[in-house]
Amino acid sequence: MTVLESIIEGVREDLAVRESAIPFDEIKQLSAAATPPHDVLAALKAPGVGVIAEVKRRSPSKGELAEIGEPAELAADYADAGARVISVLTEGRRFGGSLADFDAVRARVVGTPLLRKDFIVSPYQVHEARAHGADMVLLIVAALEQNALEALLDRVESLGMTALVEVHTAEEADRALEAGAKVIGINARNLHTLEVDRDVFGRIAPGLPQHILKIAESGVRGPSDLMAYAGSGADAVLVGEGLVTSDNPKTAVTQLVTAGSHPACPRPSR
Ligand SMILES: O=P(O)(O)OC[C@@H](O)[C@@H](O)c1c[nH]c2ccccc12
Repeated sequence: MTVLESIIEGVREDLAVRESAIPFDEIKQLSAAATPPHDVLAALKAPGVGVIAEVKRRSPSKGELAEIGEPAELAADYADAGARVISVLTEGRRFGGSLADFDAVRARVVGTPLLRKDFIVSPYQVHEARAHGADMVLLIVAALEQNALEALLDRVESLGMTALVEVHTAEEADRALEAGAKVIGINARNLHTLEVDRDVFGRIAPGLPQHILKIAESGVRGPSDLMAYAGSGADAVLVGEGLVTSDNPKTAVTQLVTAGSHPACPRPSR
């Protein structure tokens, strides 16, 4: 079993527990009653290369990354520093996240879109994300059959949210396009082996249509990595570890945002 498969096995077990507490019809109603989602596409299309800042407690490759006492405080710092979107990991077993973390962040950060970062395999999780106030949901192509990917993408959009469709290979990028993705995240990390290859973005992004928003995920250590991704056509970078392990996450975001809005920073014209 690969890392991805074993994570998904745990995700399904935890999901079954939540589904027995709150049945599908109920979560569906809660999702319909939630505050309407932010316009994530508009946020990502603003000038400059954007920063998606992640609340990430641990990772399967490195274990504990940071002691995050108050995820809401960290997220408020991210928002103040100009993050376009804030990503909150809600997977518990490997990433130490939770919907409670997500709720805490949502209660504190109202003006910035939130991404629910999890291993979404069921429509239930999409409604759950919306019920908790998510604006964006991660869909990992490697974790989904094509028909499931398409059905989940439609559901995300029918609830007014935006899907971040994650790929790691050109074949997965083709599947994302085929499914109708508008925002494609190219993850430098292979979820089967956990290895990071920062060149993956530069190999895949140039082959994507211009109108697709392209997010470079993982392995961003600072402004020079952002600049390199920008040079290969990134509209935004998604950063976790580099922020939570920094002495001052707020300053770290500010430095990335500043680099992404510098006139010398290459950025796609659309
Ligand atoms: O911590 P990093 O290397 O900056 O990476 C952030 C983000 O890309 C990473 O957390 C991630 C990308 N895709 C995922 C899918 C599930 C869980 C986590 C992820």
